[in-house]
Amino acid sequence: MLSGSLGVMDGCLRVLKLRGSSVANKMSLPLQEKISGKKSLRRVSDFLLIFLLLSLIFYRLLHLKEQGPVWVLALICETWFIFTSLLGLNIQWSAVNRKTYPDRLLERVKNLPPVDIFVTTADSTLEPPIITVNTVLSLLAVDYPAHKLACYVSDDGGSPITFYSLVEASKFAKIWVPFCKKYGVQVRAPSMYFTKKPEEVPHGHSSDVFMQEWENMESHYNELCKKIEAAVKKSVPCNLTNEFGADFYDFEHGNHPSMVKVILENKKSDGDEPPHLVYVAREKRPGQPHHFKAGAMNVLTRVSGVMTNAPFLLNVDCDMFVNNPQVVLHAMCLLLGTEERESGFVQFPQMFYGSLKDDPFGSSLVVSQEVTVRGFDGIQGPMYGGTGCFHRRKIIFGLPPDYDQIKGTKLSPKNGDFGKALLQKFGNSATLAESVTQITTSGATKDELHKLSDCIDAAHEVASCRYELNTHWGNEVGWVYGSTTEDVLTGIKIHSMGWASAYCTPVPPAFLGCAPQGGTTNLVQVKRWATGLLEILVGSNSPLIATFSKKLRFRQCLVYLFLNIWAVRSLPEVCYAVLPAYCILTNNSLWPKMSEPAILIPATLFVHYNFRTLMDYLLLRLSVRAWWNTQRMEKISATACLFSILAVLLKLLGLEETIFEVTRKDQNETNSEPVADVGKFTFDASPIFVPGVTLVFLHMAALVVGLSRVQAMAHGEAGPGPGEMLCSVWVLLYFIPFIKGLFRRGSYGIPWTTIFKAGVLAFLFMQI
Ligand SMILES: O=c1ccn([C@@H]2O[C@H](COP(=O)(O)OP(=O)(O)O[C@H]3O[C@H](CO)[C@@H](O)[C@H](O)[C@H]3O)[C@@H](O)[C@H]2O)c(=O)[nH]1
Ligand SMILES: [Mn+2]
Repeated sequence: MLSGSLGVMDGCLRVLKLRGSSVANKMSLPLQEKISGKKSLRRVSDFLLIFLLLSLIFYRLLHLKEQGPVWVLALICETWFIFTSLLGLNIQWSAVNRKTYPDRLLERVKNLPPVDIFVTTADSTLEPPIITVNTVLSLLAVDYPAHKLACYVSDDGGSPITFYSLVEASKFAKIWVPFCKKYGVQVRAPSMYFTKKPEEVPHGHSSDVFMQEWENMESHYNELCKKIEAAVKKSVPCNLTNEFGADFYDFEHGNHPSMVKVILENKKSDGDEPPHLVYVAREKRPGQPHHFKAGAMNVLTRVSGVMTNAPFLLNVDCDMFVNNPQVVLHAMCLLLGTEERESGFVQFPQMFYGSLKDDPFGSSLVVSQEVTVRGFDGIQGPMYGGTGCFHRRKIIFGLPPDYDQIKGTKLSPKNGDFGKALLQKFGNSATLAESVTQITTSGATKDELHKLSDCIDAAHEVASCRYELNTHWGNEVGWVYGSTTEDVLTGIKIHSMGWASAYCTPVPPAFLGCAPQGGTTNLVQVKRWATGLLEILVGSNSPLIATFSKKLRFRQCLVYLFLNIWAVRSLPEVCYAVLPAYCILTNNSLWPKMSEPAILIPATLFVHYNFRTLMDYLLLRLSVRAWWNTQRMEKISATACLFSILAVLLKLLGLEETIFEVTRKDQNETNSEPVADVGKFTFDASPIFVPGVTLVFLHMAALVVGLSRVQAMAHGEAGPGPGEMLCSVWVLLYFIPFIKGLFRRGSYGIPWTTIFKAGVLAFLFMQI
């Protein structure tokens, strides 16, 4: 089936090469364009920052003898800041923007390739089924031939409620999908669509008919919500006992057989029918490693491999609904409209809905993605971000870009030794081996006529927890194991094979998800990310190794280095934040005296750094508050990332494995918290807050001591002066949520135990 579209693909490429031709007809227009996004002003500002840091270091070196150990520490931190600024400069240097043209694609490619869609969910309490259902509905309704799509939902929680919700949703999908396509609905997650009455009647439709259908649809959706809510409350879905319940009877948390259920099967006759929908709960047994999300993705790759085996894979987290129905077309513009090796995978940005005003927890990631990921795209492409990403199945199966020139990479089960190698690599399923061969040799997909129900046995086999034993799954094949940021790790592996990736940023944004809100959730997430990234740096897939031994481009290695040292950066940052307090408490100075002209160096640095980060926000039309909140959250996160270093050390010593703690996804509409509290920082007894509180205590003590020295300062005596005092106040400003937490109770207050631990630490520090 695919050979047709592959033919067209070649056609597209040929057409692309004709771009220079003077007969610029419609067919020769490119499907995508790469436009330089370099910003001269930003470069100047980067250089200025580095110049200022260098001057400061130079000044410190000149006065190191008089000042002693504090200046040595400051010097080390500042050298590190130069290093990270240079890494940042590398990222910015060749930033690009891309444009994609779905209309041209539709004109040109008549036989679009199939896509298998993966949705992962792991816990029906932290990830309410209604959220997953909305994501799935939005995916089933995208603007793409429905018979070319298959949606697989992996449920790591093995929850009957999630399954029941999907079955109910599939009934709704049968009317929802045709409705969306008929009226060209923009946002196809019903929870979003029905938040307000339609403002206008879609072009070419009668207002009465539309409104009637709209209301009918809304009432069906409300019905669906009620059913799911009731099931969640009862915790055992009502209809389940008769229809499907039997399957869940022997389901115990973390100990159950695999389950693969075809919920919807597209008969490929009627254009309005929704795509295939398959529920997958992989087998779980105590004592068997299941590798968190990476394990789930590998099971999905295999299950879909034996069922539909599409050459392209899209994966999203359960909360990431489709916000732009043309998303698959946009991705295809890059996948089919560039040289294959330039678009190994296509990543969309992670964006969020229902964000709180001014982003109090700095979790919207808007600036970091706008500024950094566009930079990656100019080197070897964006990192794989775990959601909103299209992969080529053959790459997930482990093929390098130049695979047909490498003798022996073409695998075939009928081919003696190769056959054996194939089974060893991909496991003992003959059906899967066949699918792998199809993908790696002809690129063709499964026979159009075969029924999904015929593949259930093969699907169960590949979803069992012992299937991967002694195979290459988790390293050479599939999603890579060994890090809680399996996404970045897998992306590094792909880039190391020599593939590049592309960043796709259509308007409106392709996917929207839930940003964690609250404080505790944010810090736990950041800690997990920083831990996973550091695990990669010290692991066997480290970019540092891959740039020498594999095909990771050197500048891309530096890009990854910038990401992977996230946790390590917390050391100099926290150290630098302690220094002003330390200097005040010990009567040392951190900066040149106020009367010296050299004071201008750190002063300009301070102003420049803040101005420059602020500009990033203002240029993207974000508020000053959003800038401040994100700055603040970065500094608070640094104290939490200290635990990432600890976690990786414990792992290296073989004392403790790192784990993937699932992020809670809140439903904004049904948020039980009173509105006034939204945006307030939450705390719990986790040690993650101890370093932050200690820092607050130290600076408070320092300010008290400092104020008693005001007279000495006024006389310009040696020791700390207004500069150190200002820095101390500035650090406290960053930690205002913590200061408030000291005076609040309940989930908005810092627990006594944490206050006590931090108090002891601060006291010990002052004694030393
Ligand atoms: O054992 C597990 C744990 C998690 N998940 C799923 O993984 C996804 C991401 O988990 P989440 O708790 O939302 O983590 P985030 O930190 O928000 O996720 C970001 O970071 C992860 C790790 O880097 C990536 O995998 C995600 O795609 C990316 O959105 C969710 O769909 C989960 O259901 C599983 O399927 N099995
Ligand atoms: Mn998430």
